[in-house]
Amino acid sequence: MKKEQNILEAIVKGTRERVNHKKKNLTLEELQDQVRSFPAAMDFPFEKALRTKGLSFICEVKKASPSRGIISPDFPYLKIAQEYEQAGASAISCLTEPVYFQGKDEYLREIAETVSVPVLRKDFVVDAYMIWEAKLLGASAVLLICAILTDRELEEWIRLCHSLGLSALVEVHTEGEVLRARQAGARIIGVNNRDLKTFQVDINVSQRLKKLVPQEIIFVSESGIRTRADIELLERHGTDAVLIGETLMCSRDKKEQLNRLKGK
Ligand SMILES: O=C(O)c1ccccc1NCC(=O)[C@H](O)[C@H](O)COP(=O)(O)O
Repeated sequence: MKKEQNILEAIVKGTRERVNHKKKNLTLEELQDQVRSFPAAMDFPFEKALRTKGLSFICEVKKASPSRGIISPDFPYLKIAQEYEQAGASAISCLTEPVYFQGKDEYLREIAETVSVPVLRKDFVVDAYMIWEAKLLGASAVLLICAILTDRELEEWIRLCHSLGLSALVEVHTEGEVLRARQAGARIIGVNNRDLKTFQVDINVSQRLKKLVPQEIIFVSESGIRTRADIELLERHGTDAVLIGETLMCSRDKKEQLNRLKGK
């Protein structure tokens, strides 16, 4: 457990160092000027896509993960994103963390330019700089993880996201974090069924925490969703959207897998 706990700490530490390095090439002020220089969509397409009737599917494009190692050695990320869109994904989640997930900012930029569904920047946001960057890359939403942020950061960064027309998917794993997310003004709460410290996956965590999330907040269940039975369980408990990575990434025919999960 100690070693795994260090991975989350190491991801956060590495991300902070990377952002500080990036700021030397492009300062926050310069980044903000770039964002402000083009007309920005302010209609929250990610939120809209998740509010449609029925369960929405957020399909994840990821090359590797700490728990699984390399998932897709050749990683045709644009083809995968297009397949997801054609298969009826409501949104796409793109990992940009470069070390443990082997993600890249370019993957996000190119995917957002290629597909017409909204794209979530899935990373470990530890600095407002990363939110401005997400906007510049063409993301429609950003992941904010309660476990690595203070109450003040959560509140300020949700507000910053909304001011930029970005949705914030606020990720929680415990009762206390649901309350913090609500307090901070989250409009979308995602329960990560994976404990980021132990990597244990249990979709009953979503079922348990859903009771604490009021109807008007969009409820997303993330991680470890593998079967039609998982989907049916989550639907019975009022889930609005599911975020699925590995199950789709490991399927040769992603459309067939998504249809199976949808019960088609
Ligand atoms: O997936 C991991 O090993 C992991 C480890 C530490 C922090 C985050 C991690 N994953 C990020 C995610 O939350 C998932 O990519 C996402 O929810 C999809 O999960 P899955 O469907 O199980 O691939």
